[in-house]
Formats: sequence, structure tokens, C-alpha cells
Amino acid sequence: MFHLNQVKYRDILYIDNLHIDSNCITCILGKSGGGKTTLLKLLNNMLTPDSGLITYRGKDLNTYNPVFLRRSIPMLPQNPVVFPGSIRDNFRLVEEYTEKPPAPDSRYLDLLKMVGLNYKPGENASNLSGGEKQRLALARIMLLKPDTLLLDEPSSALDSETERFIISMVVDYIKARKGTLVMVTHSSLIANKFAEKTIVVNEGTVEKVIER
Ligand SMILES: Nc1ncnc2c1ncn2[C@@H]1O[C@H](COP(=O)(O)OP(=O)(O)OP(=O)(O)O)[C@@H](O)[C@H]1O
Repeated sequence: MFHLNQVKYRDILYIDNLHIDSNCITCILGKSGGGKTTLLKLLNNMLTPDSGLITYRGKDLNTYNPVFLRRSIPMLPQNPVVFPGSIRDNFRLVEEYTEKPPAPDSRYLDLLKMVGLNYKPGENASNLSGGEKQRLALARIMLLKPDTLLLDEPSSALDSETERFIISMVVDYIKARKGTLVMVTHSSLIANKFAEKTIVVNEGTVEKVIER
């Protein structure tokens, strides 16, 4: 699905040759500051490499429309922005951005349930805790029914029980759609449990790739 060849981004990351497969759960594992987030952001062109080639479905990533890429390869950042207003407003903004008609509240409620949030769409999103905001941001992304999903440390603001619940839910969702998940984590336990392929990134380069 993604192929990176001699990709260089500033002095932060250099990747000689790397495949990220479709229909696969891939974890990017490594120490803090090693370049994991940078690698994730290169995959949907949020960052553009200084040199080298990244292909997506066999075509140079640069030939895709940037808006198409952000929509079809959404990324959940470590600290997502929750918009002021209600939970419903947060879903509606995504719908406006993607030019979709507004869904009924029942759809929002289903998505909130999926991420384990027991709130009504009319409630104020600003009152949510950090971990709850992260889950709302994930629910917002799920509204787009993505087949490819980039998650940056989805558990950074969650307790370990919620972390497992959320990651299991996303993994099941992606597997049911025969989709592709690329997830950054610092936890080898998470990678061991969920990853079909683990890419270890440290000090700005791929240290090893573990396949199962
Ligand atoms: N825009 C930027 N400008 C300059 N340096 C940056 C920029 N973005 C990241 N860096 C640096 O690049 C290195 C890699 O950052 P990156 O966020 O990719 O690491 P990471 O492995 O995801 O770290 P963490 O696990 O702590 O989130 C770090 O040293 C970081 O400070």
C-alpha cells in the first residue's frame, strides 16, 4: 500500500526501503523522539520529504490531491483538537468538511458508544477530559468510515483498560473492512498483542521490521 524509498525528512528521519502493507495491522514502535510521528505524517503527506519517493497504491504520493489524502487516510494525532461547542457540532464540522449531509443523532450516539463515551450529542465538548477528547476525535474520524487509518499513540491520555478497549475496537473495525491500520505506540505489549507487522523506529531510522 505504502512504499518508501530513500526517504529523507530534515535531520529527523531517513528511511532506505520500507513497505507498509494493505489489509494489515502495522505498529510503529520505538523510543520517544525517534521519528515515529514524523513517519506517520509522511504517509498522508502532512509532511513532505526533502528527497526520496513515497508511493501509495503504486502512485507517487505527490500526485494525489492533498484534500483527497487527508480524507481517505485520516490521522488521529496524539493531542487532537476538539472544537468549541457541542459534541454534535464536532461531528457536523467533519461532515461539512467532507461535504456530507448531517447524520441523525442516533448515528452520533452509535459512534460515541463505539469509543466508550456515555454522552449525548448535545453536551458540551469542552468539558470532556483529555482522554475523552481523544476518543471523541476518534469517533469523528470513524464517521468517515475510513479503510486506512493512522493513529498516533491512541492511548497517550487513556488508562490501560480503556487503551485496550479502544485499540481492540479499532483493530476489529479495520479487520472487518479488510482495511489498513498504522498505529504508533511506545508499548511493546501493544505491538505484540495487535500488530501483524512491527516497524521499530529509533534515532531517525528503521531499526528492524518484525513480521508475524
Ligand atoms: N517540525 C519539527 N521541527 C524540528 N524538529 C522536529 C519537528 N518535528 C519533530 N521534530 C523532532 O524530530 C524528532 C522526532 O520527532 P517525532 O515526533 O517524530 O518522534 P516520536 O518518535 O513520535 O516521539 P514521541 O514518542 O515522543 O511522540 C524529535 O527530536 C523532535 O523533537
